Amino acid sequence: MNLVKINELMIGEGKPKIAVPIVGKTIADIIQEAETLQSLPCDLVEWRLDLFDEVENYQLVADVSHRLHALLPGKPLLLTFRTLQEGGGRAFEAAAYYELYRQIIENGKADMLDLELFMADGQGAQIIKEAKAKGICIIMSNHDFEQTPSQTDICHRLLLMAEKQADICKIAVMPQSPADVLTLLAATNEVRQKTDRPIVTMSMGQLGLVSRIFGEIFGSAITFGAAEQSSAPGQLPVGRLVELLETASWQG
Ligand SMILES: O=C1C[C@@](O)(C(=O)O)C[C@@H](O)[C@@H]1O
Repeated sequence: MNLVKINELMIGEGKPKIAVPIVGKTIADIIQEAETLQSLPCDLVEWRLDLFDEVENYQLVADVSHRLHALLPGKPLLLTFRTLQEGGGRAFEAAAYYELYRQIIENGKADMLDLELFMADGQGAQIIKEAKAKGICIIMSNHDFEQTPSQTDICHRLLLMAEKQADICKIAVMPQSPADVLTLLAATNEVRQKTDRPIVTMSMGQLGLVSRIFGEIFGSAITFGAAEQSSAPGQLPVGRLVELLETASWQG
């Protein structure tokens, strides 16, 4: 397994690592959330750029990323712009998406960058190279907020991410039935035997809760929990998540 190591954090072994999103719209809210997160039992922090009112000011984003990084020692920082097509907060041209990411890589401070699978070609491939040259880990991602694709499709997308040089391959899908949850879990278990990259999967909403708790058993390396406000349906408050992961832990 190609574990991903960021400072002391090892992703891809043991219990799933807990990520908590920062979802504020203003700088004041974002900083306040980061201060709250300092004392929460999470392993990494995701800043959701698409929810930030001033995301079009790339230099400001880069500056705030430095502040967040400094405020959160010991908690690697993941920067994510979630596009509207994949459940994000705002419309953004592809050119703006790439420019934002380029500025972050050049002037900002991030340990990890979320790059959507469907943005990974062309300029995306260049972004991957530039990020890696700076030691920034790439989490490649795909989201379906409507439905759960077939097991074959989920596996295909995750393996494609590995081919495109993702360090971590992530997919979040919406179940419409218990069978959909099983599909996601089966795909997770299948892909972990076919790739050496850590994978991250979740079946969203109440129905998919099992996928956010039993990642150690089925093969998902990160689980997202909420501080005050969640960034996707089904995220548990981080304190509850810690307890449940402990209970669900397989290998101790
Ligand atoms: O990709 C993900 C996973 C997620 O959608 C979830 O379902 O927990 C939450 C997002 O903030 C994150 O970027």
